[in-house]
Amino acid sequence: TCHQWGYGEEDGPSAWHNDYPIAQGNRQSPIDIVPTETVYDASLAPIMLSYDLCTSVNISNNGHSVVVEFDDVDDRTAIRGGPLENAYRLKQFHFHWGGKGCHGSEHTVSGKTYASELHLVHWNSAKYKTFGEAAAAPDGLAVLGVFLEGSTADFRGFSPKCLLPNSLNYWTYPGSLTTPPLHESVTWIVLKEPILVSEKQVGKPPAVATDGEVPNAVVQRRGGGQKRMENNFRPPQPLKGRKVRASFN
Ligand SMILES: CCCCNCc1ccc(S(N)(=O)=O)cc1
Ligand SMILES: [Zn+2]
Repeated sequence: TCHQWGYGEEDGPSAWHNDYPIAQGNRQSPIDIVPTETVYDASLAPIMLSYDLCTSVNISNNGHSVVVEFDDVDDRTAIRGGPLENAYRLKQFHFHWGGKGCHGSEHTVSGKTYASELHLVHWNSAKYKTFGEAAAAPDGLAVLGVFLEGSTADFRGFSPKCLLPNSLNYWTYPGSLTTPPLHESVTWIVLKEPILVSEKQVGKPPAVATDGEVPNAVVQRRGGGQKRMENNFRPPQPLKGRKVRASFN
Protein backbone atom coordinates (compact mmCIF):
# COMPACT_ATOMS: atom_id res chain seq x y z
CA THR A 1 0.00 0.00 0.00
CA CYS A 2 1.31 3.46 -0.73
CA HIS A 3 2.08 5.66 2.25
CA GLN A 4 -1.45 6.80 3.12
CA TRP A 5 -1.56 8.01 6.70
CA GLY A 6 -4.07 10.10 8.61
CA TYR A 7 -5.60 10.63 12.03
CA GLY A 8 -8.44 8.11 11.90
CA GLU A 9 -8.90 4.77 13.66
CA GLU A 10 -7.20 2.72 10.94
CA ASP A 11 -4.41 5.04 9.75
CA GLY A 12 -3.81 7.27 12.81
CA PRO A 13 -0.71 7.79 15.02
CA SER A 14 -0.87 4.32 16.61
CA ALA A 15 -0.59 2.72 13.13
CA TRP A 16 2.13 4.96 11.65
CA HIS A 17 4.97 2.62 12.86
CA ASN A 18 3.83 0.01 10.30
CA ASP A 19 4.96 2.21 7.42
CA TYR A 20 7.39 4.41 9.43
CA PRO A 21 9.28 2.29 12.02
CA ILE A 22 11.11 5.46 13.22
CA ALA A 23 7.79 6.26 14.96
CA GLN A 24 9.22 4.14 17.81
CA GLY A 25 12.61 5.93 17.67
CA ASN A 26 14.50 7.72 20.44
CA ARG A 27 13.76 11.34 19.55
CA GLN A 28 10.12 11.44 18.54
CA SER A 29 7.79 14.43 18.86
CA PRO A 30 5.65 15.84 20.30
CA ILE A 31 6.36 15.37 24.03
CA ASP A 32 4.75 16.35 27.33
CA ILE A 33 6.85 19.21 28.71
CA VAL A 34 7.03 19.04 32.54
CA PRO A 35 8.39 22.46 33.64
CA THR A 36 9.63 21.20 37.01
CA GLU A 37 11.72 18.58 35.16
CA THR A 38 13.24 21.00 32.64
CA VAL A 39 16.80 22.31 33.12
CA TYR A 40 17.42 26.11 33.07
CA ASP A 41 20.41 26.65 30.76
CA ALA A 42 21.80 30.18 31.20
CA SER A 43 24.07 29.66 28.17
CA LEU A 44 20.99 29.44 25.88
CA ALA A 45 20.88 32.59 23.72
CA PRO A 46 17.61 34.37 22.94
CA ILE A 47 16.01 33.36 19.66
CA MET A 48 16.12 36.00 16.90
CA LEU A 49 13.38 36.04 14.27
CA SER A 50 13.75 38.01 11.07
CA TYR A 51 10.26 37.76 9.61
CA ASP A 52 9.90 41.32 8.35
CA LEU A 53 10.75 40.58 4.73
CA CYS A 54 8.85 37.32 4.56
CA THR A 55 7.08 36.51 1.32
CA SER A 56 4.33 33.96 1.55
CA VAL A 57 3.70 32.25 -1.79
CA ASN A 58 0.68 29.99 -1.24
CA ILE A 59 -1.77 28.47 1.23
CA SER A 60 -2.98 24.91 0.78
CA ASN A 61 -4.95 22.15 2.41
CA ASN A 62 -2.69 19.10 2.13
CA GLY A 63 -5.21 16.76 3.70
CA HIS A 64 -3.38 16.89 7.04
CA SER A 65 -3.31 20.60 7.79
CA VAL A 66 -3.54 24.07 6.29
CA VAL A 67 -0.04 25.08 5.17
CA VAL A 68 1.28 28.56 4.22
CA GLU A 69 4.49 28.24 2.21
CA PHE A 70 7.20 30.90 1.86
CA ASP A 71 9.74 31.80 -0.76
CA ASP A 72 12.94 30.35 0.75
CA VAL A 73 15.53 31.40 -1.85
CA ASP A 74 17.56 33.33 0.72
CA ASP A 75 17.90 33.84 4.49
CA ARG A 76 15.70 36.97 4.48
CA THR A 77 13.13 35.11 6.58
CA ALA A 78 14.98 33.11 9.19
CA ILE A 79 15.40 32.09 12.83
CA ARG A 80 18.78 32.40 14.57
CA GLY A 81 20.21 32.14 18.07
CA GLY A 82 18.61 30.02 20.78
CA PRO A 83 20.01 26.48 20.57
CA LEU A 84 20.84 26.94 16.88
CA GLU A 85 24.39 27.17 15.47
CA ASN A 86 23.40 29.14 12.36
CA ALA A 87 20.42 30.64 10.53
CA TYR A 88 17.51 28.37 9.62
CA ARG A 89 15.31 29.57 6.73
CA LEU A 90 11.49 29.70 7.05
CA LYS A 91 9.87 27.18 4.68
CA GLN A 92 6.24 27.03 5.84
CA PHE A 93 3.91 27.29 8.76
CA HIS A 94 0.86 25.17 9.58
CA PHE A 95 -1.43 24.34 12.46
CA HIS A 96 -2.64 21.33 14.46
CA TRP A 97 -6.06 21.58 16.08
CA GLY A 98 -8.83 19.59 17.72
CA GLY A 99 -12.54 19.71 17.13
CA LYS A 100 -14.66 21.19 19.92
CA GLY A 101 -13.10 22.39 23.17
CA CYS A 102 -9.55 22.76 24.32
CA HIS A 103 -7.58 19.76 23.02
CA GLY A 104 -5.71 20.05 19.72
CA SER A 105 -2.13 21.00 20.52
CA GLU A 106 0.62 18.42 19.95
CA HIS A 107 2.98 19.38 22.77
CA THR A 108 1.40 19.43 26.24
CA VAL A 109 2.62 21.17 29.42
CA SER A 110 2.30 18.89 32.46
CA GLY A 111 -0.60 17.24 30.64
CA LYS A 112 -2.31 20.54 29.79
CA THR A 113 -3.45 20.67 26.17
CA TYR A 114 -4.13 23.86 24.23
CA ALA A 115 -6.80 24.33 21.61
CA SER A 116 -4.28 24.40 18.77
CA GLU A 117 -0.55 24.62 17.98
CA LEU A 118 1.19 26.64 15.25
CA HIS A 119 4.42 25.24 13.76
CA LEU A 120 6.85 27.56 11.95
CA VAL A 121 9.13 25.18 10.03
CA HIS A 122 12.71 26.30 9.20
CA TRP A 123 15.62 24.45 7.54
CA ASN A 124 19.42 24.63 7.92
CA SER A 125 20.35 26.38 4.68
CA ALA A 126 23.97 26.80 5.81
CA LYS A 127 24.59 23.04 5.71
CA TYR A 128 22.00 21.68 3.22
CA LYS A 129 20.96 22.64 -0.29
CA THR A 130 17.22 21.88 -0.08
CA PHE A 131 14.47 21.51 2.52
CA GLY A 132 14.03 17.83 1.59
CA GLU A 133 17.70 17.11 2.24
CA ALA A 134 17.65 19.02 5.53
CA ALA A 135 14.42 17.27 6.63
CA ALA A 136 16.31 13.95 6.75
CA ALA A 137 19.35 15.26 8.69
CA PRO A 138 19.65 15.29 12.52
CA ASP A 139 20.41 19.06 12.56
CA GLY A 140 18.36 19.82 9.49
CA LEU A 141 15.22 21.50 10.81
CA ALA A 142 14.14 23.91 13.54
CA VAL A 143 10.41 24.19 14.25
CA LEU A 144 9.04 26.99 16.42
CA GLY A 145 5.94 25.78 18.24
CA VAL A 146 3.36 28.30 19.46
CA PHE A 147 0.33 27.31 21.57
CA LEU A 148 -3.03 28.87 20.66
CA GLU A 149 -5.88 29.29 23.11
CA GLY A 150 -9.27 30.91 22.99
CA SER A 151 -10.20 34.58 22.92
CA THR A 152 -9.73 37.10 20.18
CA ALA A 153 -6.37 38.11 18.80
CA ASP A 154 -5.04 40.44 16.21
CA PHE A 155 -4.24 38.83 12.93
CA ARG A 156 -3.17 41.77 10.78
CA GLY A 157 -1.45 40.99 7.51
CA PHE A 158 0.27 37.68 7.23
CA SER A 159 3.66 38.30 8.80
CA PRO A 160 4.23 35.37 11.13
CA LYS A 161 5.55 38.00 13.55
CA CYS A 162 1.94 38.90 14.41
CA LEU A 163 1.38 35.24 15.28
CA LEU A 164 3.91 35.41 18.14
CA PRO A 165 3.27 36.14 21.86
CA ASN A 166 4.97 38.95 23.78
CA SER A 167 7.57 36.73 25.41
CA LEU A 168 10.01 34.55 23.48
CA ASN A 169 10.81 32.44 26.58
CA TYR A 170 11.12 28.88 25.28
CA TRP A 171 11.83 25.22 25.98
CA THR A 172 14.07 23.32 23.55
CA TYR A 173 14.76 19.62 22.94
CA PRO A 174 15.95 17.32 20.09
CA GLY A 175 12.93 15.73 18.36
CA SER A 176 11.25 14.76 15.12
CA LEU A 177 8.59 15.60 12.58
CA THR A 178 5.23 14.91 14.24
CA THR A 179 3.79 13.48 11.04
CA PRO A 180 5.16 10.84 8.67
CA PRO A 181 7.94 10.53 7.57
CA LEU A 182 8.65 11.36 11.30
CA HIS A 183 12.32 12.10 10.51
CA GLU A 184 14.33 12.69 13.73
CA SER A 185 15.67 15.93 12.30
CA VAL A 186 14.02 18.67 14.36
CA THR A 187 15.44 20.96 17.04
CA TRP A 188 12.18 21.91 18.75
CA ILE A 189 11.81 25.41 20.23
CA VAL A 190 8.45 25.66 22.02
CA LEU A 191 7.38 29.07 23.34
CA LYS A 192 5.98 29.07 26.87
CA GLU A 193 3.48 31.91 26.35
CA PRO A 194 0.45 31.04 24.21
CA ILE A 195 -1.17 33.50 21.77
CA LEU A 196 -4.90 34.18 21.92
CA VAL A 197 -7.16 33.42 19.01
CA SER A 198 -10.91 33.62 18.86
CA GLU A 199 -12.92 30.66 20.10
CA LYS A 200 -14.84 30.50 16.87
CA GLN A 201 -11.62 30.53 14.79
CA VAL A 202 -10.08 27.68 16.78
CA GLY A 203 -13.30 25.73 17.23
CA LYS A 204 -14.13 25.98 13.54
CA PRO A 205 -11.66 24.02 11.35
CA PRO A 206 -10.51 25.78 8.17
CA ALA A 207 -12.43 25.90 4.92
CA VAL A 208 -13.91 22.56 4.00
CA ALA A 209 -12.31 20.48 1.26
CA THR A 210 -13.43 21.56 -2.20
CA ASP A 211 -16.16 19.31 -3.66
CA GLY A 212 -14.95 16.08 -5.15
CA GLU A 213 -11.45 16.34 -3.77
CA VAL A 214 -11.77 14.96 -0.25
CA PRO A 215 -8.33 14.92 1.44
CA ASN A 216 -7.57 11.65 3.19
CA ALA A 217 -7.68 13.36 6.58
CA VAL A 218 -11.37 13.78 5.90
CA VAL A 219 -12.13 10.44 4.25
CA GLN A 220 -11.85 8.36 7.44
CA ARG A 221 -13.97 10.76 9.45
CA ARG A 222 -17.01 8.70 10.40
CA GLY A 223 -20.44 10.25 10.86
CA GLY A 224 -21.33 10.30 7.18
CA GLY A 225 -18.93 12.20 4.96
CA GLN A 226 -18.50 15.22 7.24
CA LYS A 227 -16.32 17.69 5.43
CA ARG A 228 -14.44 18.82 8.55
CA MET A 229 -10.72 18.18 9.04
CA GLU A 230 -10.10 17.96 12.81
CA ASN A 231 -8.02 16.29 15.52
CA ASN A 232 -4.89 16.34 13.35
CA PHE A 233 -2.52 16.06 16.32
CA ARG A 234 -0.15 13.26 17.37
CA PRO A 235 -0.18 12.44 21.12
CA PRO A 236 2.99 12.96 23.26
CA GLN A 237 5.79 10.41 22.71
CA PRO A 238 8.29 8.84 25.19
CA LEU A 239 11.08 11.21 26.30
CA LYS A 240 13.65 8.32 26.22
CA GLY A 241 16.07 10.15 28.50
CA ARG A 242 16.16 13.41 26.52
CA LYS A 243 16.85 16.66 28.42
CA VAL A 244 14.39 19.53 27.88
CA ARG A 245 16.17 22.88 28.45
CA ALA A 246 14.47 26.15 29.44
CA SER A 247 15.67 29.59 28.32
CA PHE A 248 14.15 31.14 31.45
CA ASN A 249 14.24 30.57 35.17
C1 LIG B 1 10.97 15.26 3.17
C2 LIG B 1 9.50 15.35 3.40
C3 LIG B 1 9.21 16.13 4.63
C4 LIG B 1 7.81 16.72 4.56
N1 LIG B 1 7.32 16.89 5.91
C5 LIG B 1 6.86 18.18 6.19
C6 LIG B 1 6.66 18.38 7.66
C7 LIG B 1 7.12 19.55 8.21
C8 LIG B 1 6.91 19.81 9.57
C9 LIG B 1 6.23 18.88 10.36
S1 LIG B 1 5.94 19.24 12.06
N2 LIG B 1 4.42 18.92 12.39
O1 LIG B 1 6.78 18.35 12.83
O2 LIG B 1 6.22 20.66 12.24
C10 LIG B 1 5.75 17.70 9.82
C11 LIG B 1 5.97 17.43 8.44
ZN1 LIG C 1 3.27 20.48 12.75
